[in-house]
Amino acid sequence: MNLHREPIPVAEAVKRVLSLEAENYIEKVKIENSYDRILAEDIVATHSIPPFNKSPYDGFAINSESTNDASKTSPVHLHVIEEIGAGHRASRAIAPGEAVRIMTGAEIPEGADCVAMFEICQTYEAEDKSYMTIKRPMEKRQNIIEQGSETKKGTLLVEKGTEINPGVKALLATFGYSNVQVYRKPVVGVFATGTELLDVDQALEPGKIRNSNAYMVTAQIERSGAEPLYLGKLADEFDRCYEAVSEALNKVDMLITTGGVSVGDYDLMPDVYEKLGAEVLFNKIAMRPGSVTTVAQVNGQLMFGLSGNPSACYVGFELYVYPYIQKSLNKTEPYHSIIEGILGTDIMKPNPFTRFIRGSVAYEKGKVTVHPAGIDKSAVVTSLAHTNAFIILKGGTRGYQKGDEVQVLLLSPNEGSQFFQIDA
Ligand SMILES: Nc1nc2c(c(=O)[nH]1)N[C@H]1C(S)=C(S)[C@@H](COP(=O)(O)OP(=O)(O)OC[C@H]3O[C@@H](n4cnc5c(N)ncnc54)[C@H](O)[C@@H]3O)O[C@H]1N2
Ligand code: MOO
Repeated sequence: MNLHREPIPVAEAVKRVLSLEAENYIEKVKIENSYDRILAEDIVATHSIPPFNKSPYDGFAINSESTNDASKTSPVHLHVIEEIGAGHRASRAIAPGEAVRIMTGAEIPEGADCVAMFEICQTYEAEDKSYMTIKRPMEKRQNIIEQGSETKKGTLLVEKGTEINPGVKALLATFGYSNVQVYRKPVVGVFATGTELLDVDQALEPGKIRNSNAYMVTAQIERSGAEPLYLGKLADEFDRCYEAVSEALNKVDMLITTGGVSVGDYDLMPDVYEKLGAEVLFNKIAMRPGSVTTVAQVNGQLMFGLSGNPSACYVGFELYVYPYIQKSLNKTEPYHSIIEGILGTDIMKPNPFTRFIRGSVAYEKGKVTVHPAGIDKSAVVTSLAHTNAFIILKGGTRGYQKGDEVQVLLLSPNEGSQFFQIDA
């Protein structure tokens, strides 16, 4: 085995991964099942909103001209000819001297050009007829939501490549998209390698540990919008690993293995790639943790060899697998967002390579503040439960102090419970 590996910069590694084509298949899903899927078609207004002039209030639809002379001392009296709720239409146009009792959302009757809210009107009955009075003039178009004022038929509202959030779903419903075209979720296979691995329901044995990476990575795959396919554990036996990996490639769009990518005697993945005839895009990155993350491709299909160390595995996934999944989904923005934040704790160790510290980001006293989520070591699992961001410390730096400005990679904005606290 060649022990020397030349580290490449993180940006170069990401570029190499994303330079590979990712196939995007399209499927139709029912609107009910469309949440968080990625649109494979543009959403265009199939009609104007609102489709008709409508009332924003409960009140009286009237013609403003009939109120021209209204005043406190001389209110105008109008004959209320009918009542319409939302979903109903007036039976005829209103004539001068007439009003229609109208509810929020109902169509403005012909002949009316404004709505007087109930609060400014009085009503009375006389000779079996209903009347309303108003003590002030109304303006033309006052309190009317005009047809097409929100959007016009044919307007492009949401572009393909956008994630379907609750608001997009509301638009699908508004415009009658009972089915919508989305990109198929890529299937991402996962093997956890290592003879030391026990299943979650097995009792601990000397020298062994439970397999946490498989559960963590399948959740990361789901969070990224893809479909995980857990294929099981593989002991460190070359023939078995080679067979399992080559079979799995027929079942998945891309394959993740965890463990066995370093230079140890039982690190078998480099030999597996070689026997498969795969091209190794890189096997060493100038970063911590996850420096041994290896990516190889065979016939355009990607194999991500993530580290066995849980923190390194986690970071390797988010930096290299996540954007490739987004690319496979044709998402317009494949990367995690990176923002500026304030370091909440001293981190004094030197950084020979770029360091991605598992962090917890929160809004503190009006500032985006980040703290390490736990022990900053590649082999650590406990900090990951509190991780919602990575603190990026640049390579070639000697240490950072509390209050320093740092880059923060956001993993999932929803996870920062304090992040969206509202002072109101
Ligand atoms: N001589 C060298 N040794 C090591 C180097 C090096 O450059 N030279 N790199 C170190 C770095 S950095 C890392 S990171 C690890 C990476 O090792 P591997 O990715 O090959 O992973 P393994 O050796 O298989 O396992 C590492 C560690 O993680 C535990 N593990 C493995 N799988 C799981 C799992 N599914 N769930 C939980 N924990 C898992 C495993 O038991 C090991 O303790 O190599 C360093 N060594
Ligand atoms: O891959 Mo190792 O985590 O760089 O420490």
